[in-house]
Amino acid sequence: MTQQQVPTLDIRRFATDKDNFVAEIGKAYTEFGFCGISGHGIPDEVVAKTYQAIKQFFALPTEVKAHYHQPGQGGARGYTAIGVEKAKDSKHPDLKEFWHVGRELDGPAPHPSLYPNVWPVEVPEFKQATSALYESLQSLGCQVLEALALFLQQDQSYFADKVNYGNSILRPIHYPPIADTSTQSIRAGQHEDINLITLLVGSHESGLEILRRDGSWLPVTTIEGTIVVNIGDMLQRLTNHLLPSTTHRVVNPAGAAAGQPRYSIPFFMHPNPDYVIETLPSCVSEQNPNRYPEPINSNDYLMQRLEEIGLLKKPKY
Ligand SMILES: O=C(O)CCC(=O)C(=O)O
Ligand SMILES: [Fe+2]
Repeated sequence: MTQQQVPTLDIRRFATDKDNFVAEIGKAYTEFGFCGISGHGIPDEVVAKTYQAIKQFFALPTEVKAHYHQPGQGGARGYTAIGVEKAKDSKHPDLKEFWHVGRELDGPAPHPSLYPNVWPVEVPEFKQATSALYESLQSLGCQVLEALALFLQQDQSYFADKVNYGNSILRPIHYPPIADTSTQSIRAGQHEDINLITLLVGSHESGLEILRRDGSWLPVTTIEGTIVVNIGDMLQRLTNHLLPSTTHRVVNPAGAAAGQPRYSIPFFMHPNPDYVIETLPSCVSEQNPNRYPEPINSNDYLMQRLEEIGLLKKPKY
């Protein structure tokens, strides 16, 4: 049994101690696929206001929330109810409901998958709060990608024109108290994230665990103010698994804690929908031959993956 913990790094060192920071973040991701980021400068207030707004929304009656489900979009915007999403290959749906906030657009959508946002009129602060957090996380995500670009021997700005109209999603999640403790479902079944990187605004409740290479589950304990950033499948694919997308899950709490709800807010950072993911030559070697000789368009990849997790129905033709 390993006692190791996911490391936490202060992102301010990217400006003051660049080479060491890049080496350390690269090592954290190579080993764990996860890293805590502190010193990010996102005010507590921005996070607190979002938690307040989402708690108000999830407390609304089921039929009011259901009104914000957008049919045919694979849950891309608005509300998705409990029982819809399940981890790939799992028989049991997750015990969670969530809302998706997408990129706010100034003009016409640069790609049809960039749907307009919907906002719950019942919670007037929701739009302002979640949009502020979205912007902050997008900009923090860009900094993490700059460091990773250097680690991958690319220019620091390598990802800039690949994420500038990315279909990134802020996903406030509510895991209700566990009503039936004999349930076969867990809060979030083991899975890998689909996107480039995920920034997780710390839940105060425990439950998140990552799968170590030795097959053991390691609980991720979030230090107050730290944002947990992990690698998703798209970046794993681009880097030919040099940066691994680590399996993780959210387990049901035992005892009295089962009666407590859990809230969390992941931000899934996506590339531009027309970006083609093609293995980076710097990540291919004799020991690590290219696992993905066929490049794939990131929106096609996303659609394929949304079907697998129950968010998109397979077309009937
Ligand atoms: O709620 C959490 O802590 C993690 C959620 C998660 O892994 C996901 O939604 O992909
Ligand atoms: Fe996840």
